[in-house]
Amino acid sequence: MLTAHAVDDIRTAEQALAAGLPDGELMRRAARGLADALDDIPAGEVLLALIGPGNNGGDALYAAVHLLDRGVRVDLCLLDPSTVHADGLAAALAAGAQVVERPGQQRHCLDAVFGIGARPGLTGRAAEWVEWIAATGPRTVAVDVPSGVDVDGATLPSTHVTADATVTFGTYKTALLVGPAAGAAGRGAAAIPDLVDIGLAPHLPAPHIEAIEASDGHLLAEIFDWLRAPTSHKYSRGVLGIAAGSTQYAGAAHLCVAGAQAGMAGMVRFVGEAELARRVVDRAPEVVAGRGRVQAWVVGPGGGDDAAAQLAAALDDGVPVVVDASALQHVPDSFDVPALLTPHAGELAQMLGVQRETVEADPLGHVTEAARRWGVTVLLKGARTLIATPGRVTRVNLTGSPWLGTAGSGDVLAGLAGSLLASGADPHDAGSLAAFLHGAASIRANRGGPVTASAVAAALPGTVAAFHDGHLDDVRDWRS
Ligand SMILES: NC(=O)C1=CN([C@@H]2O[C@H](COP(=O)(O)OP(=O)(O)OC[C@H]3O[C@@H](n4cnc5c(N)ncnc54)[C@H](OP(=O)(O)O)[C@@H]3O)[C@@H](O)[C@H]2O)[C@@H](O)CC1
Ligand SMILES: Nc1ncnc2c1ncn2[C@@H]1O[C@H](COP(=O)(O)OP(=O)(O)O)[C@@H](O)[C@H]1O
Repeated sequence: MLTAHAVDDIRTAEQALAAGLPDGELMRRAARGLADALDDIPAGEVLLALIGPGNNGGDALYAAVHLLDRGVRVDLCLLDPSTVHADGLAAALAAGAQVVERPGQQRHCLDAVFGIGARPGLTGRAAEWVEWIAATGPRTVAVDVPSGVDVDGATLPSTHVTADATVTFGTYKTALLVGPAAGAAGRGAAAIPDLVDIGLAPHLPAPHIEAIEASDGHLLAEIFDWLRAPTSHKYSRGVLGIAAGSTQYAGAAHLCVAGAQAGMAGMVRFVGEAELARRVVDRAPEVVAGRGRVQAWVVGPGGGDDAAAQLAAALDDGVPVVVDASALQHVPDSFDVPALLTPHAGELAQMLGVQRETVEADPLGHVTEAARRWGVTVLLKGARTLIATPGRVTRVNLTGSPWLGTAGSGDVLAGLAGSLLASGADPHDAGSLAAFLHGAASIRANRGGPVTASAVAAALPGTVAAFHDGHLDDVRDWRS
């Protein structure tokens, strides 16, 4: 699991670690790691370091000493000479750095204006530097976090640095993983920042955010007991009931079933209008049409006018339920069964009575509020899907790419999540594992290019196997 911590927790851990170390050792470690991460800047090139008033600037000044040592030239722009890290500045100047009044033609830039001490947003000189970066396009590496972002809330104020890459220390920060702020931390292969180990881990409490990684396949055997039992059968694996599709959205039924069949459940039941049920069974003969005993329900993908009645019937069954798409408009005020709600930003906005843009500007805040309001798990779909449950660490999904934003892709996700729920996962694990596998399958189906929802579903069984076996390649979102 990859983890991000809250700023206050990082500061407390940093103090505990520093107490056992010689003065300045933490900053030395950070600076060394930062300089190592910048080793692709050739000797002779000029790096402009934008230096703020705190320790973030200090890290960059000491890193500059290493860079100067190996022949990189370093220009320094100081936000305020009277508050700069004095010892760091003296060391950088002694090693050959020069202070310049304003940015110029430099092709490499180090953003060390603010780190975790930042208040969101930039003004004055720092805002002018952001304009310079946007206008001249130097390769920009942010130190710890891109300056100006909201570090714990992961929102993006209007003025902030957008970096090509970020080098962070000790642990991830929420803004580096969660959108929209994460979009300012790096691009392409650098979309997930480099993490420099400074020895902080033993001092860190529970994380603020976590993300499933390719190496977390052990979770499957930990969550699904039957995976360890050679005597398991279809009923011990669990039966999923699906109430999805309508005359208008018949495909949603097929896609939801396809997602479910790639999951963990031993059997899928389909409940719907007779002609649709016949077509579902024609395409997927393993599916059993009609009501019967199930261990979980998926209600809503491509649903029609009967979504409210189908949701009420599923809730009456007393088993866990995935509530998707049209059924989201009919959620009760509170749930008596474990539930996983799977809205996209537009649907969550409607549920909360706000504008879609409001949710998109602060997805973490809104998914947290919805999970609290309904007392269940809410999975907010998007570029960095979030899964929030009261009392659990919120998860963010790092797999997939914008190609996954394709019609019907959410139907596959709902089916898969339901299948995991029916098979014994709680809604938090079911939602986060489904989002992980769904994104990973889209990459495996066609890395870097278009995918259909059907192709994602077709790639899921192999993805589940590779994840379980620990052979999953890197399936993170490497957007350019
Ligand atoms: N934690 C760790 O384990 C380690 C941390 N390390 C490094 O330390 C960094 C944190 O350093 P830091 O605490 O000195 O905070 P930093 O962000 O440099 O500056 C805060 C100053 O900026 C000011 N200010 C803030 N926002 C502003 C704004 N929008 N506009 C204007 N001013 C603003 C703020 O003013 P104030 O809010 O107090 O008024 C304060 O004066 C961390 O990110 C990492 O790089 C490593 O060295 C080793 C291990
Ligand atoms: N930019 C993106 N990057 C990664 N995944 C995305 C992106 N945009 C959308 N997705 C994913 O694609 C799926 C779309 O689901 P949804 O909006 O319900 O589509 P539909 O209603 O057509 O099935 C979700 O899993 C979402 O997280």
